[in-house]
Amino acid sequence: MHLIRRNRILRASAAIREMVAETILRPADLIAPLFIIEGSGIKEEISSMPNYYRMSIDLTVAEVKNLWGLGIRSVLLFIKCADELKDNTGAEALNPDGLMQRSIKAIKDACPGMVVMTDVALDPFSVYGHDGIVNGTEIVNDATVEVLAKMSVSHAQAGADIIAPSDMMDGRILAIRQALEEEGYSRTGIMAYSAKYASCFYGPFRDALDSAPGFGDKKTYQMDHANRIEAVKETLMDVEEGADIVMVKPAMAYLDIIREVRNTVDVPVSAYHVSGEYAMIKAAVKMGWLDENKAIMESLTGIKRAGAGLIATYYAREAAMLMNG
Ligand SMILES: NCC(=O)CCC(=O)O
Ligand SMILES: [Mg+2]
Repeated sequence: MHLIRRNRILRASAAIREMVAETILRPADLIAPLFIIEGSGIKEEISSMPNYYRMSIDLTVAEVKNLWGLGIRSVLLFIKCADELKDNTGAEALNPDGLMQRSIKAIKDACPGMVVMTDVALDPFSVYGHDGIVNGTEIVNDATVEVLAKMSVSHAQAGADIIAPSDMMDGRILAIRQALEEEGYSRTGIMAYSAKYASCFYGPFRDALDSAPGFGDKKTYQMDHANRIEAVKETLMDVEEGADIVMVKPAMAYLDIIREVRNTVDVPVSAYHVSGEYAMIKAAVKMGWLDENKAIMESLTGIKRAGAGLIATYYAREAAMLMNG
């Protein structure tokens, strides 16, 4: 053999591999989703998400400080709404003293530097478990968008830094941007779930918030997993409407979409490594089939390599600890 190009030279030692690594994951790349419940001193493990918890505000605040210390710079808040407060209008979502609004205030008071992102969608507040107002079997678009805009203003009032609409209604980014401007929240950003697919991988999340759809599925508003070009259309429209960050969700079955979107838009791209992706790793680890730490780093680095500069993941804390050594 007379080889003149020997690729293995750059893989020969840990030092040289570190020197030529193309993708470096940082704690600040990670967004930590948090599930918040009423009460104090409460920490409940989610059955389909081992070692992930719903926590009351006080314990959530302690966790936020811990995440900050690990170098994580953003959290994404979800609340579990009591059944008796659910309706078909999202009234509780607008309550200035609601669990979400109190959580935002408590976190910003305790850890002002942390970028607080808030979920905006009606499913946790809906008697039907749908992301919008229901009429018969229809999820009504425009009336839902009006509520989402009010909900966004309410989160901004409580101190949220970035509103994260996860509902997939048409036109909601423009409506939210306009509502924020009208109310004087010109510094509040929007992270749009732009290409959110109707996915089986959200199953464990719905256990976490008890928000599974009561009838039908979410295929009339979330995207069909067969589609790629449509993701480009959705993300470009959200950028035109005022999205500061766009998102592809889920992540690992959609790496091609992340790359496509990264090559298309001129804003930061995030990806959501969702509950089912977390649960798959956890289940294989429990069986003794995968090394958890290696699976975490390979998964998250792959998502970043695909083009996501920001990754929402239930492994944020573990990954940051691994990165910090
Ligand atoms: N808006 C949040 C979801 O729809 C699900 C997230 C997950 O499965 O982790
Ligand atoms: Mg859209």
